[in-house]
Amino acid sequence: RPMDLAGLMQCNCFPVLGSLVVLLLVYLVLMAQTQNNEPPGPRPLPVLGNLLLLDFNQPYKTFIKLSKKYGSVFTFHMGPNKAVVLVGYKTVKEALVDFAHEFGERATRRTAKEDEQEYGVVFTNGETWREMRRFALTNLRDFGMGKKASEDKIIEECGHLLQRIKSFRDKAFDTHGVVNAAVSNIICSMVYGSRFDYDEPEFKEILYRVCRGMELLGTRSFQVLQLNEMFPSLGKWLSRTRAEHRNIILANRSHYLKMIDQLTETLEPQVSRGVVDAFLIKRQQLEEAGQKDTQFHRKNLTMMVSNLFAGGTETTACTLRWSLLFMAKHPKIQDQVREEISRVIGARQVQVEDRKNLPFTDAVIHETQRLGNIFPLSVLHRTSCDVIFKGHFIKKGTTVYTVLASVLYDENEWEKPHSFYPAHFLDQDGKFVKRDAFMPFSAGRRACPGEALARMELFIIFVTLMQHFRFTPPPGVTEEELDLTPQVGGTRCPLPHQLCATSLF
Ligand code: HEM
Repeated sequence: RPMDLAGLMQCNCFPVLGSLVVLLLVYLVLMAQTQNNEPPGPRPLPVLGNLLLLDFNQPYKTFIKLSKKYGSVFTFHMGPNKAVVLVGYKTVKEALVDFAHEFGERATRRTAKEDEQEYGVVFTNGETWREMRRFALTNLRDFGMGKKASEDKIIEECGHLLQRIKSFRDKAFDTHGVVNAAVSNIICSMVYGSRFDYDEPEFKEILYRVCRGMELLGTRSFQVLQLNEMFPSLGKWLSRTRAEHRNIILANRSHYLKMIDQLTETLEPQVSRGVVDAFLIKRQQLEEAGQKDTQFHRKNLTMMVSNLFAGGTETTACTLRWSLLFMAKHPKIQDQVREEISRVIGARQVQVEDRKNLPFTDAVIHETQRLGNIFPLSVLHRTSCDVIFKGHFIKKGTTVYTVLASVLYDENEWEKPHSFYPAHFLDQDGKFVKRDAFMPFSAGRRACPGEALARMELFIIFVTLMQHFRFTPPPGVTEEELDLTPQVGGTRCPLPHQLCATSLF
């Protein structure tokens, strides 16, 4: 029966109709925005955008699939937020290197602002980022990155790691705790100038929190966090996950502040023990020179420590755990690695210089990083200005996904993209060959500043472990049964698993 306006309002249909009109308007605005030669992409739904297409557990897989239909540059609507996705070696490299300035900004989360994370290196842009990145690079170098000093620190930590693994007496153990502690200690000794005992409760707690924080960035909970990001008004329904994430950030911050305070109290400007001391000394110098309004303040220092700690722990540890899992899964390759090591260096302490004489081992480490693919979506970028890229118009401030997984698994670049195949990095004579599409550390102005350190750690720790132990599946599990399914998280780590390390001496 026809209804007049008064009737409509009385029957409570008005709010529903109003919402539908708003949704329709949002939809029309979204559609209008995809004109103007912007990258093509799947048609977005009102409000939800393209979320229904997304494999939340492994979004990079959705992106690679969509690129087959829409090309290597396409638009994807994360709910109401429009993003551009870059897929494949050639496109990602061109954007990061040839358009380094245009694609060089960091997209930050709304919650990052709320949590005061927009300091330090990872989540900053402009002057803060430039100063802090320069400082991080110089100081990681000064405290040993790429130099003998860090080699010594890594070797020292290897000694503790060997002892701990030996204490398991060939019994199955979870690789996570020990490997993370060892890698984290290397960062601690560079940042604070000292290491922790593996059993120290505070150290265990911070390691747990860094790991849990990463986990939250990928599990169902993060999907909740993402939704919170896209639809802030849902906040009150999503508060539990958000609260856990925030508590982790706050607890870590108070640990970093405590360490910073201890170092400040015992600071001797002539003897710099690590990155924190270098920061404090620089701040003192600037203050003495009358410069007050500088980037060398407490918030930047705390986030710098947090960035180096989180950036330097999960990533390298997760790669090392993949390497041990791949060795247990492929015992013949493990034998070949050990044969090369024992032929070339025997039982003596390995050094970075040995890398050039161990091409097969080097190829295995590279292949681990390629197939392990620990940062499938890298860290989010953002355009710094309007840009025409590969004939498409991309607006200033657009979030950009540089899908590193699509580079490391690019079917045009790799002979066997989805298998563990060290020959990707060897020529016919068994010599090591570099591959352009090997980009686990990304490229361009935002490329990982910890690359040299990470590569040194991976090499020395992996070779040392191969010299001392044979890694096998736990009793009752065959090599075929070893599960290579990744854990869902901010980094793509193996699922929790156990291995046996049989002592060779
Ligand atoms: C296997 C180990 C590692 C891998 C695969 C890795 C990978 C990456 C990737 C993909 C990015 C994002 C690059 C981009 O946005 O384009 C990044 C950024 C970063 N990494 Fe690493 N990383 C590793 C180890 C480390 C280590 C050991 C440190 C510190 C000591 C570190 C510190 C950082 C920092 C501070 C950034 C932010 C750079 C910026 O925004 O300018 N990473 N890393």
